[in-house]
Parts: sequence; C-alpha cells; structure tokens
Amino acid sequence: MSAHLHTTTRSSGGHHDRDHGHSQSHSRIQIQGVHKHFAQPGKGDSQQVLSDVSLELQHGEFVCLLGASGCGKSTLLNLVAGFEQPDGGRLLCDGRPITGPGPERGMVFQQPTLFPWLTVRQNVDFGPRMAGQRAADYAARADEFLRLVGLADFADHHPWQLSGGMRQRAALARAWLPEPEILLMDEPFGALDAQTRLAMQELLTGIWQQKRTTILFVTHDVDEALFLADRVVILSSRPGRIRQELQVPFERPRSFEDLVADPRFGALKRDILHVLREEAAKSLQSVAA
Ligand SMILES: Nc1ncnc2c1ncn2[C@@H]1O[C@H](COP(=O)(O)OP(=O)(O)OP(=O)(O)O)[C@@H](O)[C@H]1O
Repeated sequence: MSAHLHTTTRSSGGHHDRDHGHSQSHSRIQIQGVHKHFAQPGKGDSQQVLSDVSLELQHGEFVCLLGASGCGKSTLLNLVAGFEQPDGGRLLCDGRPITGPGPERGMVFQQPTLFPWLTVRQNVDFGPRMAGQRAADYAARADEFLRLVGLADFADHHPWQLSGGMRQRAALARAWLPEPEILLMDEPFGALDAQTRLAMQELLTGIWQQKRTTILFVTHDVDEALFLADRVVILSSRPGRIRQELQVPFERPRSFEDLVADPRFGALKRDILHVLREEAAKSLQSVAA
C-alpha cells in the first residue's frame, strides 16, 4: 500500500465505535460486532458470512461498500434493511434496534422490480398508497421525485415502455419518495451500460446533494465508489470483516473528467484494487482448500 493516502486499516474487533469519535446520538446507522452465518443446504454445517462487523454511518453520509464476490456485502445490506437478523451483535437506526423492515430504510436492488401492470407514477407512489395515506399527502412529493429522476413526462407510461435506465430511475424515485433516513443500494447500476451508468451516478449524486439522505451503496466498481462516496469501506473475503476504510478526498460536485485527471484518483484506485485483489485471492484459496 502506498503511504500517501489517508486510510484506516482495521482488523476485526469490537472496539470500532470509538474510532470515529462520534457519540451514539450522532450516528444514523450503527452496526456493532455483527456476526451472521447461513445453514448450507444439503450439508450439516453452516457458513460464516460476516464476522464481527462494526461500522457507523453518519447523518447524510454516502458510504460505498466494496469486496470480493460472496464476502457478505448484500447480507450486510439485508441486515440493515431488516430482511435478515444477525446471529450476534446488533444494528441500530437512529439509536433504535433494527428488528425488521421499516419505511425509514429504503432499498434499491440491481433489478428495478417494478410492477409491470402499474404506471410509473403508481409504482413510484406505491408505498404511501398501500399504507393508506391520502393522495394529497404524497402527490406533490411524487411529482417532485418524478421530476428529479427525469420521468415527469413518463408518469403514465408502464415499465415495459421504458429503457433499463429509466426503470432504475423509477425504482430510485419509489425508494426515495417516503424520504427514508437511509437508502440501501445493492449494485443498483450494475446491469446498466457504461454511459447510462455514468448518467445514473450523476443523477444520484445530484439528488443526494439536495436531500442529504444517508446512503449505503454496494458496488464492484472502484471508479463508481470513488465518484459517489464520502467514504469507501472494503470487506475482507468471507467471512466478511471490515478490511479497510478510506475517506474520499474529492470536492463536490464531482465530475468524472476531473476525477480521472486528478493523480490522487489513480493512486486511490490502485490501492483499492490491490486490497481487492488480495482478498479475491484469499477467497479463491479458501474455495480450493
Ligand atoms: N439467505 C441465504 N441463505 C443461505 N446462504 C446465503 C443467503 N444469503 C446469502 N447467502 C450466502 O452468503 C454468502 C454471501 O452472500 P452475499 O450475497 O452477501 O455476498 P456479496 O458480497 O453480496 O456477493 P456478490 O458480490 O457476488 O453479490 C454467499 O456464499 C451466499 O451464498
């Protein structure tokens, strides 16, 4: 690793909360000493997926999670979403234990999962509508988010009339409409072509700079992480532990052209790739063993 980068390397352990110097009341999300294993179908034993993971997200912070395939990134997101429960440790949102899914935690998946029989607007306002809220309470917000994601003119279209990028923009508006405390994004742009992906990254950071919603974003793409994040967290190979964290130094708003021209970008990218390569090699060794 080069020495000129400001990074924090962490071995696992339960003492990370003090690392950030924040009191509990300041953190949006607290992940404290979390362990998770899954039973392996057809085998008597279980697989340890996360081991003693501790991480805090501050209000309005944009954190990208990187790590080798299968190291537990989606599992960590699912734990914060409340879709899964930890085997050890605890997760808190605004100081309250996470016991299941809740509207204060929105999720965006790689596949947009829109209802094909509903219009874009009906998909976008699906949550508050199903919760029995009056249209007057959410219609203006639906208009705002349709405009922010550039779909105001497509509100009455159906998902099958949209491109992949437009469908993902509708899914983003749907997740953001309830104004969640945190958005959990699991490789949301992974299935898009490079041009659309860049446009989505710019769109996302544009809205985030207005709304300042806390975001935990899983990606395999180092460029994407460096373009989007305030902080990049790298998980080790399975069982996932926090291997390394680094603050992303680039000012906002960012442009990708400026980033690639910045020598710090190349240095950071090289160092992250180095760590990812090490972890991928470990994960291949453990599969071969
Ligand atoms: N519900 C589940 N039941 C059993 N095993 C699971 C479950 N969810 C995840 N796993 C296993 O946990 C491990 C980690 O999966 P996870 O999807 O969290 O990894 P990931 O880092 O997001 O991977 P990728 O980058 O390839 O998407 C994998 O071996 C996966 O098979």
